Amino acid sequence: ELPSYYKPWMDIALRVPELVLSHELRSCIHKMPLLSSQLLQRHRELRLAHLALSVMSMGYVWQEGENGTVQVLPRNLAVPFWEVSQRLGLPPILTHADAVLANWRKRDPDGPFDMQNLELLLSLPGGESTRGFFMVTLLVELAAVPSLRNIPIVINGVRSGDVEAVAKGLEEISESLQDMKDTLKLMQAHVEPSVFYGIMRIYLSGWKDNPCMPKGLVYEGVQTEPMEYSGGSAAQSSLLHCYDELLGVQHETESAFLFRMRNYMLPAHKQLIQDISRERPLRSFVQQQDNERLSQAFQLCVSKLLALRNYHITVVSRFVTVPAARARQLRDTGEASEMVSKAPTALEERGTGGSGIMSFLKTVRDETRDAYLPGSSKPS
Ligand code: HEM
Repeated sequence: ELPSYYKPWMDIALRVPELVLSHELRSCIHKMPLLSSQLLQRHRELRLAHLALSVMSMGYVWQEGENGTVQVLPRNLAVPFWEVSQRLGLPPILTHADAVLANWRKRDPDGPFDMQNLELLLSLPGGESTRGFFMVTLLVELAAVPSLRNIPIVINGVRSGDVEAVAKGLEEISESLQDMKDTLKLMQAHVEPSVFYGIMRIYLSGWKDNPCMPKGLVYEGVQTEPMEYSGGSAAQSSLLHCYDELLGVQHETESAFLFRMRNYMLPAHKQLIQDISRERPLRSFVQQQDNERLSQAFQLCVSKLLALRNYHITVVSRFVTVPAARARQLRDTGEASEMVSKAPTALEERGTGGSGIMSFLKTVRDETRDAYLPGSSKPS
């Protein structure tokens, strides 16, 4: 919880979904006092404040859909949002670090980390599907924990020439990548594609490369010129960036988007990726050793990362491409429901982070395939 001084923020932040639906959020925010961010001290307080301010900002900007956007974020929201963002090293917009990493609590503190025992701190419109979307993404992050723990083991093994340790570390990372993919499958059970497409997506969208906010957004009291920021996306999770650096996956084409997403991560997470990238290349170490188990462990890791990206493309097709085609069809025949007719058309071919979705994801997937060791057999 935040100190009681911040009650005016939390009172609104906790009610964002209902206030957006009743079209009252903007007027509530206009009445909100301008609070100092100085009473926020601990990292956790700053994270919760950033989450609260970002949820309010997304609701404020998108309350009236893509045709009723604003050009200015009012001072009483913009100034503390900017200050808290500066202190955390995050941009002043909803990020993966907010909506997923800092947005959960265990109902029973001694209970497990699972769907039943986890709840969101704050939400956005979309009801159970929004909860499912953030929670499943969090569970994917949790499934990745063993792999993250094994990255330093692999790196130390390369430094000391310990082939066994590197092979074992890579095998553990492969298992964890498999768990991530299996966990991603839960999205289907917990998120309704039409709700994701028609309701939720706009609240994750940003004001960079977005045709309905071509100039960006003025943060009143911060600077007079508008600023542009990309919307929230799991491309801002440090996980796949870490595996790419470890395995030597190189993103030549369209890499600007992925690199830019590193500026939407907590500085310590970005630093971890950079630290991994500065190590002696694992791929050439594996090639030099000419050890069957090691080569196989490396190939397995690449294949699991490839499979995760392939499955993710299927997910994106189910949640974006298919509903987009259906929405177009319904609009053309004049049968569109209110939800479909309000779905943001500016986002049709784009992800919430603003990328041209499928060609981008397929290029990234193909670049993952290029990391396979030549000549060594690939796992089926
Ligand atoms: C309904 C679920 C999901 C949808 C519709 C979705 C959609 C997208 C889209 C459209 C992009 C393109 C970049 C952008 O514009 O933001 C993207 C990128 C990305 N997403 Fe997801 N995503 C989903 C779930 C997840 C989850 C749970 C993860 C967790 C690992 C994830 C990881 C990534 C990564 C790492 C990228 C960057 C591309 C890459 O490195 O392969 N996504 N996603």
